[in-house]
Amino acid sequence: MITLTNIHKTYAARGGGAPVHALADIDLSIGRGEVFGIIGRSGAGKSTLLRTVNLLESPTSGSVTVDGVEMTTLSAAELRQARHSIGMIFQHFNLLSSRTVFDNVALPLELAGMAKAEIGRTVEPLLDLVGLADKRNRYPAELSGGQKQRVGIARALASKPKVLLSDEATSALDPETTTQILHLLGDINRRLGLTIVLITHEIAVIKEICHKVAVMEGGRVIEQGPVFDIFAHPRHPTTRSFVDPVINRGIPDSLRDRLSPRPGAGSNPVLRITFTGEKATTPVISAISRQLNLDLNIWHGQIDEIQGAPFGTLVVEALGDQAKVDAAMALVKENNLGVEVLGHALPANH
Ligand SMILES: Nc1ncnc2c1ncn2[C@@H]1O[C@H](COP(=O)(O)OP(=O)(O)OP(=O)(O)O)[C@@H](O)[C@H]1O
Repeated sequence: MITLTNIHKTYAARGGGAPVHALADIDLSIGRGEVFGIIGRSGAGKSTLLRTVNLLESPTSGSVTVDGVEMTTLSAAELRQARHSIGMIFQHFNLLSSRTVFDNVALPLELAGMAKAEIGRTVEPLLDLVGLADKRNRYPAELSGGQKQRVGIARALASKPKVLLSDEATSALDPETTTQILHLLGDINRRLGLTIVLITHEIAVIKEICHKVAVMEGGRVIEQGPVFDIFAHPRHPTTRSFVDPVINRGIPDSLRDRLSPRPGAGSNPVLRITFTGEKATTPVISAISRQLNLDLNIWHGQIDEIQGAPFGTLVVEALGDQAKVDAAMALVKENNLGVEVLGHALPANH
């Protein structure tokens, strides 16, 4: 649905400063009907990237296609037309304070010259969809943040877009309202088959509704893939720092002291086994113990859920010789589970 190829964006130098290389070497492919999240810290280039999709920012070089249309070569009139199929919602809602809820949602349709009766027929079901039918004659100042964002969503959907861009749409909302808005977006994605691209600095948002995620740093995409894979096996340290607070892959501090990066006298290897999908419930641990006669001392375990699929980690100390430990790791891998040596457990009184 959306393909970004080799995108670079450099903002010209301002006030004697150096030019800012906001985006470099970006390649992304977003499938139809996907909820695609872009996460990164402040200044990573998220907004710039999102705004290249509808050409609110034109890339310095590279190609942007949306639904088969190359956006970078369109004339101004063609671009206006193409943008009808790309809705956008914003952190601060961007509503007109002098217009009612109904009239805010109707605005893009009025601008497109739609007849009044047809505007009514389009707007009313949208107000139902976002749960604001009873607020149709209220003004933005009379609404909560969550309600304002619902108006923003209805307005973005008014021109029946194929793509919805969400620029930190929940950042100004409290956690409970954030969850409600994310559920609404997820519902709209499923019901309307709408492709959603959202940017956020909150990993919980990605975990809640995204199918795929790209992690940005310094204007580059440092890691991307299905949310489940990235959460289960984050490779880049920045990705780990996002994922670790919501997926507890670590080990308790009390045991960390016993962990050494190198083997020592009387030490045992400590393994982290990751269980994903339906394998999360497979009794692999007992199979290892039985088949290899290897005792595993469980340090820490956790089962979480990502995108409805179970994901578990188990940190174990293997109480056996290296040959048995190697055999255990091979057996774990044969079962398509992840395994890595975290370190070596020194005897408790080292
Ligand atoms: N119009 C502009 N002119 C010059 N530099 C800009 C402009 N817009 C953004 N930048 C710079 O480009 C870089 C990326 O900015 P961008 O807003 O895309 O990051 P972001 O990840 O969305 O950050 P935030 O989460 O704070 O919104 C930053 O260094 C920013 O200062």
